Amino acid sequence: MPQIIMGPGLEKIDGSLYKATYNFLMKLASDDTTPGLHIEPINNSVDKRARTGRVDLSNRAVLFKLQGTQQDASYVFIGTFPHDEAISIAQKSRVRINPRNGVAELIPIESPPVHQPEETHAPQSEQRVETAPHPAPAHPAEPSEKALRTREFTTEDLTELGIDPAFAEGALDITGADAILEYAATAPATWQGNALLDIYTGESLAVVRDKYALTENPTVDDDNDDAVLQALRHPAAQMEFAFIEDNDALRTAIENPDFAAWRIFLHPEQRAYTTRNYNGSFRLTGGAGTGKTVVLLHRARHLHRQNPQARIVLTTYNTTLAEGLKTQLEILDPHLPQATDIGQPGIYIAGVDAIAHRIITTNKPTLTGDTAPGAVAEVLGPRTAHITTPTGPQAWSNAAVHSDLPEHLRTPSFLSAEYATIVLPHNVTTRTEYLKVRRPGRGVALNRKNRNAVWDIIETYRANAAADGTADFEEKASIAAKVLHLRGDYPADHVLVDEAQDLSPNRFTLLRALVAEGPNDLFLAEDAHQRIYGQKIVLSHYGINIRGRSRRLTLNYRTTEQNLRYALGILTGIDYTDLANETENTTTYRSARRGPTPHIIAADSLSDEYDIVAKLVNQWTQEGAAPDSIGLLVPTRKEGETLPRALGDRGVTVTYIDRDTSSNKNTPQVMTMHRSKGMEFTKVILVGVGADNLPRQYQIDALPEGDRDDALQRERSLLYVAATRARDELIVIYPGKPSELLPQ
Ligand SMILES: Nc1ncnc2c1ncn2[C@@H]1O[C@H](COP(=O)(O)OP(=O)(O)OP(=O)(O)O)[C@@H](O)[C@H]1O
Repeated sequence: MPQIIMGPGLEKIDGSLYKATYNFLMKLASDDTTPGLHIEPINNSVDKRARTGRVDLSNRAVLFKLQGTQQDASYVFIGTFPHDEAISIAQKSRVRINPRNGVAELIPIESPPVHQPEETHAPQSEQRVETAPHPAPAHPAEPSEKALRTREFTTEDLTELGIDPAFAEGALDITGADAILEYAATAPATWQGNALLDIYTGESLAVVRDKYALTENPTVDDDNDDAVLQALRHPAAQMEFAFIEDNDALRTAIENPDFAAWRIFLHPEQRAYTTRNYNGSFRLTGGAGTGKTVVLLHRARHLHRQNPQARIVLTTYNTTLAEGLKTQLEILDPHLPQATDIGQPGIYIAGVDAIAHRIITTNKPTLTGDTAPGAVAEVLGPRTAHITTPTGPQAWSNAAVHSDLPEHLRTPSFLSAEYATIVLPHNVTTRTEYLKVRRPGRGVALNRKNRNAVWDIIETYRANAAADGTADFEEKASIAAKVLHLRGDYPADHVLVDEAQDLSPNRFTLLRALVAEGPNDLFLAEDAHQRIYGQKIVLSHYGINIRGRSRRLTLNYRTTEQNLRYALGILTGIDYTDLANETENTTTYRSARRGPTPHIIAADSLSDEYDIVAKLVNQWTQEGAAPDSIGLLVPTRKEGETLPRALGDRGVTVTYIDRDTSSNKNTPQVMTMHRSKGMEFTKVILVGVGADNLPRQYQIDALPEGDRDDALQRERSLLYVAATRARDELIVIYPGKPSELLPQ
């Protein structure tokens, strides 16, 4: 059957032509000799492969036919246009192989007329005489940014990579993020615009060559269809050409090109991390919105296709996020089998705690042990194996009631962190062991007396839980890992993890226990800047070795450059360390989209704040924004519950989303900043970001001195997470004084 290859410019198809275009391509994909398709060559075309096809009475598809040595032809589809325009485009376009790097590109032989500023004197292109020079848009420069020429880049530097000479020359004198973005959007090929932005943001030429897998001295045979087909599969070409696999993919690609883009047009780096084999565990870092989740989904599918019997686990911090992964995997490929239980072939998706629960409830005999102690006793010391009921939220306070531990250490947050990061990971079950255990990474030192007092509390905590037949989530993760260890088998072949920065040591111990050490065992996606739960940890302490197998994504697909800069401002000047204990930096983070500058609004009072929010939401919906594409994010649950009432009084209906309410598709969504993790909205208002609300000082003050800096950093990260949920428009509003965490 003929192969359809989607080309660049799909978003330009007129919505009224989606259906006819889809029908046309579906017929073409099943049989290109079907009567009525009218696949015709074009007179006077620069590329003899150019064709048009009949979409309806007055509109034609523009195609390039590549026959090669295959039995069936491949068709590169460029778009649907009114008859005469289609003929003209087909006459003046060419699919060729870039002679410098082997990447297939669609070349317009005559660019549309462009305004040329007087000072731009782009030389004639050597390689591609047909391309018109690109003008540098006149935008005010940002003083901190320097033009490439000032940084001693030459046209030759760029053309050696394969960038079009005229486009390269036009780029050298541009200054300012806005101007370079606008210019990059005019690139003759998607990869060229992106590579230019990378270079402008500070990546070296060598890194860019590597990122886009640009071949040096490729063998180029433009006339050979097989060679062109191969060049269309080059990772850089696949940023704008997609080989369509089935009718579902065809339909979404046409009807919803923006929505479908992540399914079919991967960045070459994303593609590499999707398909590459690794000798052991691998870690992918990257800022919010760089497509880490997208890579995990594609990789899960790739691993499944390589071996349909493989037991693949795709997991994340909690059930809400796991549900999101399930939905997205189904969008990526509705035919992929989602396994219903861990240990079965296919892709099993669940939160880490749900996985622990599942292992515990399906391995009851291993919990108690037969002749030797069972998993529960190994982790908690001798006790009953009734552990499925969760321990209540007051348990630490209750256990500490009679303790003489100093008050600042007698807090649930200190005690639970000590338990989760020291006691459980080291399998401590006796006082003697606890008095000897090392406590690296804990902010608060403990003398012997206090250690003894902490252990007294832990003993009481454990005794109470044993009496009640309960266990907490940390204990369950640890016990589930022990169950697997005692059974001596591994229920997974590959484990893919999202939001890894938020996982605790015990959860990593469980993940390590799911899969044997070996090729492609663990694949972790993390962003240290988005750690909003738990403590800083170092992976190597939990048997996960990623040395030399760690890479970073830097291109933000979600948010505009303006929003990104604002969000990064929240992190400025603060040091973050990642799971490899290395400093995370943001210097080469960038976005390829532009939009309005975030708007920061100081309201006079709470009531004024609600008035403004109501007005904004009204205005957006009247302008046609889909109600559920608007997110109102608040620092606390209490504010989340209050906001719908306050806005309701002002005639605006919104829904507060939490664990118990599923999202209402017809209203704007209110949720806590914590809940917004992993989500995105077209328009976002951060509501109530005042000095009294963020950071949540009452929580920080309740901690021992040594833990406060980290808690403040998590509050900062929370604001960063919230600000990076906005695709297009970001508003920040507060009553009275602004939060100290907002960028100055
Ligand atoms: N290659 C791509 N083409 C188009 N859109 C993409 C691409 N990759 C990612 N996106 C889009 O960018 C957005 C962010 O992607 P994703 O959620 O995977 O990022 P992330 O790094 O996991 O973000 P976060 O850390 O904030 O959760 C999504 O809307 C996704 O569809």
